[in-house]
Amino acid sequence: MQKVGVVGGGLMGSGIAEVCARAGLDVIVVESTEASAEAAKGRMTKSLERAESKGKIESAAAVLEGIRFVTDLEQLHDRDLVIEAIIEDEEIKTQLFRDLDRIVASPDAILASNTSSIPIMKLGVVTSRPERVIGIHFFNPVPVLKLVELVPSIVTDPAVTEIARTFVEGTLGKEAIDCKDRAGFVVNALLIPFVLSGIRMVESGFASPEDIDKGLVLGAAHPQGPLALADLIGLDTTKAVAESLYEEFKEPLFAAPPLLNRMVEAGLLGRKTGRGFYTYN
Ligand SMILES: CCCCCCCC(=O)CC(=O)SCCNC(=O)CCNC(=O)[C@H](O)C(C)(C)COP(=O)(O)OP(=O)(O)OC[C@H]1O[C@@H](n2cnc3c(N)ncnc32)[C@H](O)[C@@H]1OP(=O)(O)O
Ligand SMILES: NC(=O)C1=CN([C@@H]2O[C@H](COP(=O)(O)OP(=O)(O)OC[C@H]3O[C@@H](n4cnc5c(N)ncnc54)[C@H](O)[C@@H]3O)[C@@H](O)[C@H]2O)C=CC1
Repeated sequence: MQKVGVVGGGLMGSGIAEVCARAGLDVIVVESTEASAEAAKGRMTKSLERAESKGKIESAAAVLEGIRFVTDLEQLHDRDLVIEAIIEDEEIKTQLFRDLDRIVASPDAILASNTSSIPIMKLGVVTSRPERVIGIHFFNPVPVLKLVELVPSIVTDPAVTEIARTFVEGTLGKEAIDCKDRAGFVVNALLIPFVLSGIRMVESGFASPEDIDKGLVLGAAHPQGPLALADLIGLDTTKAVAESLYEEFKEPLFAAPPLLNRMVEAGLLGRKTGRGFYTYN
């Protein structure tokens, strides 16, 4: 696993590319436009400069040299591993997996998804090699959080899961947990009801975002409360993940509350647009 491709250089893709480059791998990031490729590079530069200023890496510039930013998916033809981190949309992701199946040449390559909730089988089945498709699910912020969920589908080759485990634990120094291929896997299946319950509390006027978050931070030792967490993740992603879980389990706890829907329609997506439950500079 020396040559890695990351498709999507947003919040997660830029973090995944960063940790791969910091591990000394040859990384290509594919974005959809020149402007978004520039934005991905800017995000990574900022994060790497912060790591350099804290003495965690020797040189941000040297790490950046190991990453190429492109807009042409065909550049991924020689990759050993491709990790998809584009928006949480089943139709767009399945089209991407069809394209990756055509482009990535080696039959030994692994096609992975960082999806938060879409069952891996739905992505594997559109390729000619579902046994080489797996979920490798990182957590935000990727350079900080240690966990990765490994999600083989029911037809993923067990050898592929073990190669992915060695990559995640050996190469990247993260810790893996094994999950069954069910929408939301382990962590998001628990986090979504928590975050949506916080949003429902705000919606009903039960308590303010500030008080709910303060309650969870000071009363339950969470690093941040559910509303600040939703702003960090992105309200569009939170809604998309809730919808995948609701589609799979038909459980009311996973149903997106109207306030979340209205905020997404208004473009109040959290940190990434400068306003969600809180405002940001
Ligand atoms: C929810 C339902 C829907 C989910 C659907 C999608 C989501 C998923 O699929 C899976 C997920 O990722 S779920 C979300 C998981 N993430 C969390 O729970 C984050 C919880 N929050 C935190 O860890 C801290 O508040 C946090 C680290 C964010 C900030 O910590 P602090 O408040 O202590 O702030 P700092 O003192 O600035 O930071 C502490 C250390 O972390 C470094 N850092 C912070 N943000 C960073 C970033 N974006 N990139 C790189 N490094 C970062 C910071 O430099 C500092 O480092 P040290 O000084 O060395 O300790
Ligand atoms: N936001 C979070 O906290 C987490 C998100 N995830 C998952 O990671 C994936 C990405 O999420 P984020 O990074 O938050 O989203 P984001 O919106 O920050 O980034 C998505 C990026 O993909 C790019 N993109 C869209 N279509 C593309 C295509 N066809 N080819 C190349 N690039 C394309 C967009 O330009 C954008 O930069 C989603 O599947 C999400 O569920 C997983 C863990 C945590």
